[in-house]
Amino acid sequence: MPLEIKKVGVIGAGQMGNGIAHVCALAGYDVALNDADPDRIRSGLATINGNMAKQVAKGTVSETDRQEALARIVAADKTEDLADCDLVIESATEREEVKRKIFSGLCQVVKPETLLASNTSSISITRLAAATDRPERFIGIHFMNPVPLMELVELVRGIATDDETFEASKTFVTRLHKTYAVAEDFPAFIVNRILLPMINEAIYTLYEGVGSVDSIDRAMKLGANHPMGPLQLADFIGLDTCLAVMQVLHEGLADSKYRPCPLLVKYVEAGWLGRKTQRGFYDYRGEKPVPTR
Ligand SMILES: CC(=O)CC(=O)SCCNC(=O)CCNC(=O)[C@H](O)C(C)(C)COP(=O)(O)OP(=O)(O)OC[C@H]1O[C@@H](n2cnc3c(N)ncnc32)[C@H](O)[C@@H]1OP(=O)(O)O
Ligand SMILES: NC(=O)C1=CN([C@@H]2O[C@H](COP(=O)(O)OP(=O)(O)OC[C@H]3O[C@@H](n4cnc5c(N)ncnc54)[C@H](OP(=O)(O)O)[C@@H]3O)[C@@H](O)[C@H]2O)C=CC1
Repeated sequence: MPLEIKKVGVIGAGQMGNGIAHVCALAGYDVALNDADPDRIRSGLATINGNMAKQVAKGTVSETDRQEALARIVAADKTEDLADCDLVIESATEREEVKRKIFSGLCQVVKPETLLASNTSSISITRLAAATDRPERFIGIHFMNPVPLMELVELVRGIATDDETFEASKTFVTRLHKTYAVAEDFPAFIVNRILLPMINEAIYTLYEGVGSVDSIDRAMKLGANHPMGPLQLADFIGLDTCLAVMQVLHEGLADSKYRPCPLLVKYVEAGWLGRKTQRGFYDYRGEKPVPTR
């Protein structure tokens, strides 16, 4: 019998985790939101509340739907609080050892039939699956940022992912009113294999003095019709995540064309991770973002 998903656990209440919880709750799923830091869960819930209020103000979500969706989300302070979930989506920091540890702990508490998924931007689904007791019930469900607004989800099967898990994931994504694209399990899948080298190249363009932050973003917005400039987008994604994806591409494909720009490394070493730390290629601490170079 195909598995029916009623309750979804989300691990990591950062910008992606809160977006995933948001769209799941609006689609009628019960949601348990977990993070290593309970304060993050509270701030994630506050962000969801605010983002749903924006949708109500725009008329894309009714106030009743917002109230009902908010009531479906509970804070899961401990991993044990995810025990009754039918699907758990991990969306913690983009570091393989962090994710492996989360999955091995999670397997101790969830039901044998629970599906496990990762929202990783780049890391091998097959390798993450191998850290669990159920590689056949493990899959990559890769949402795009900002989750409530972006239509695409990449579905990535590991070598062992079975058909039932794949079909249940397709049904799940469709119920979220999103469209999926299937990607093979190679470093950074499809979107980030193409997008992140473009962002890294924009950072090289800055590093080599070809243009300023302002010129590079303006050039790509007005010259290539991108909704955000590549440096603005890098800040939006998070520079730690951008660097982690480039490292996975560089190591996984062993090709120097993926080497992370030293300027990206420097920003991450400074803790200037973009919007989430208020500083990256732009400084967000004032009224308007100001370029930092
Ligand atoms: C790294 C990975 O692994 C994969 C990735 O995700 S890569 C990143 C992929 N994402 C992108 O490339 C995004 C590129 N940017 C865009 O497409 C657009 O700039 C955007 C969709 C983010 C915003 O579009 P925009 O036209 O500039 O509209 P903007 O005015 O900023 O926002 C549209 C509305 O949505 C609202 N909104 C923004 N974020 C929201 C959220 N998380 N939830 C709900 N509403 C939101 C805004 O408040 C705004 O509402 P109002 O019109 O009432 O002000
Ligand atoms: N940013 C983006 O545009 C996209 C990101 N992704 C992927 O989504 C995932 C999350 O990214 P994003 O939301 O941007 O990152 P954030 O930094 O916003 O959030 C990550 C969250 O995970 C928490 N966390 C870290 N370790 C653990 C743990 N052991 N258990 C539970 N929670 C933990 C972090 O807490 P703390 O800060 O306290 O460490 C933080 O709250 C990554 O895999 C990323 O690659 C996918 C698509 C798009």
